[in-house]
Amino acid sequence: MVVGAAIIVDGRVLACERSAPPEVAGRWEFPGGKVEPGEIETDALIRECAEELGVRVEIGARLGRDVRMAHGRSVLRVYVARLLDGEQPKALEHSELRWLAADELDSVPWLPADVPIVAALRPRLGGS
Ligand SMILES: Nc1nc2c([nH]c(=O)n2[C@H]2C[C@H](O)[C@@H](COP(=O)(O)OP(=O)(O)OP(=O)(O)O)O2)c(=O)[nH]1
Repeated sequence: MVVGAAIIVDGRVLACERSAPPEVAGRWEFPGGKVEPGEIETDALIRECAEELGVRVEIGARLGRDVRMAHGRSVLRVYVARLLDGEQPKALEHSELRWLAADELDSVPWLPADVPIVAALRPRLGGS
């Protein structure tokens, strides 16, 4: 299971550009990663947001559906997340971070598994 966080602030979502590995570098994603054995999904997301962005987050509802990834061995599940007061994400592992409004969601090349989840996100950001 791979979990991702759709961090939303003022109608914009945080999109993150992968720096590695080469096959996916330059593609955009939600911050997150693999759930470790024995870990619960929301704890994995809190850990990954701290590691990748240096921020503390509160995890909310599921967003969109589970998406089976390439080889079919793993599944991507995304949750809405909120930054705790005063937290500012930093690109500790990504090459770039951008806050995207509904009409900017298509301006970056998302990883393929993220596309249906981004579609589910659009109305939540105030887009049609
Ligand atoms: N974090 C994240 N990974 C995604 C998304 N969409 C998507 O296809 N993936 C894929 C890319 C990777 O193959 C896999 C997640 O791997 P990762 O490298 O981020 O996970 P991790 O931090 O636990 O990695 P590692 O410690 O094993 O290196 O899921 C997404 O929105 N967020």
